This record gives sequence, C-alpha cells and structure tokens, in this order.
Amino acid sequence: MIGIGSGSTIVYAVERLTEKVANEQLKVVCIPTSFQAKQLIVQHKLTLGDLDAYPELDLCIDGADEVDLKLCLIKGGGGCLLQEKIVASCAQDLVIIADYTKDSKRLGDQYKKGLVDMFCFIFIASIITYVTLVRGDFELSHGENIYSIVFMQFC
Ligand SMILES: O=C[C@H](O)[C@H](O)[C@H](O)COP(=O)(O)O
Repeated sequence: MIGIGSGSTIVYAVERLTEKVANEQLKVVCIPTSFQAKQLIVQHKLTLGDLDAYPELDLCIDGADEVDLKLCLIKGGGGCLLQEKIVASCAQDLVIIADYTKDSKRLGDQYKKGLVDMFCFIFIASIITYVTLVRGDFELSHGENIYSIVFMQFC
C-alpha cells in the first residue's frame, strides 16, 4: 500500500513505480492524496485504493515546495493541504522527492504563498449551525462538489 502525492515531481515517481510494478509483477495499491493524484494513478493503470479500505500504508511518496537544512518542509502549494497530511500520517514511511530548486536555508525564504484548505463538510456544517440559529429551518442538498441551500423560512 503506497500513498501517492501530488504536484509535478510525483509524476516521475509514479512513472518509475509503474515500470517496477509491470516488470516485477508487484501487487501495489495506490492511495491518492488529491484528485490529481487519483487521476495519475488511474492514467498509469495502477490499482487505486482509499483509506477506508486501506487505513495502514507502507509508504507515502510526495513532493515538497521548500526544504530547509534540517529537512523541514513547506508542502501543500498545489492545494493538497489536509488530505495529503492525512494520507502521510497513515503511512509507516514518508519519502519526499525534491530537487535543488526546493532547497532553502530557512523555510519561507523561497516559498511565500499561504494557502487555506476549506473542506466542504466543515464549511457546510458551519453554515447549517449559523443559519439555523439566525434564520430558521432550511433544506440542504448536495452533489459531488455543489452545495445548495434552500431556505424554508426567513425570519
Ligand atoms: O499541494 C501540493 C503538494 O504538497 C506538492 O507535493 C507540492 O506542492 C510540490 O509540488 P511540485 O512537485 O509540483 O513542486
């Protein structure tokens, strides 16, 4: 069981993994850290899994946005903030692949962006609480990534 990270660097690792799986007839299940990682796994015809079925991973491979002298990292520049940390936390080992462009004396010297992960279910739960308290009853419906709130009554 291997966690597969996101970004541009991980693509090389997935290509190599695909060759190894084919050449050595390995049985490997890949758990994605993002939608991009899921697509990468599917494109390479690797076996796709998830944490529900495989909560314990042998390894997780990922990239990084910046790496300092003590090997501390900035990650998540591609927006895979929470999911990649959850997948990595389920793995016995985490392998980070980074080239010299990610090298930094002090974190933040190179990578200056700040990102916030907004998880729909948390967002929606907050809206439900707020709206119930302030505005009264409503109906909530949702599709894959689309949420809509129909208010039954306005105060
Ligand atoms: O959210 C994205 C992930 O943390 C990536 O691993 C990180 O941004 C590095 O991506 P790249 O290999 O494209 O530099």
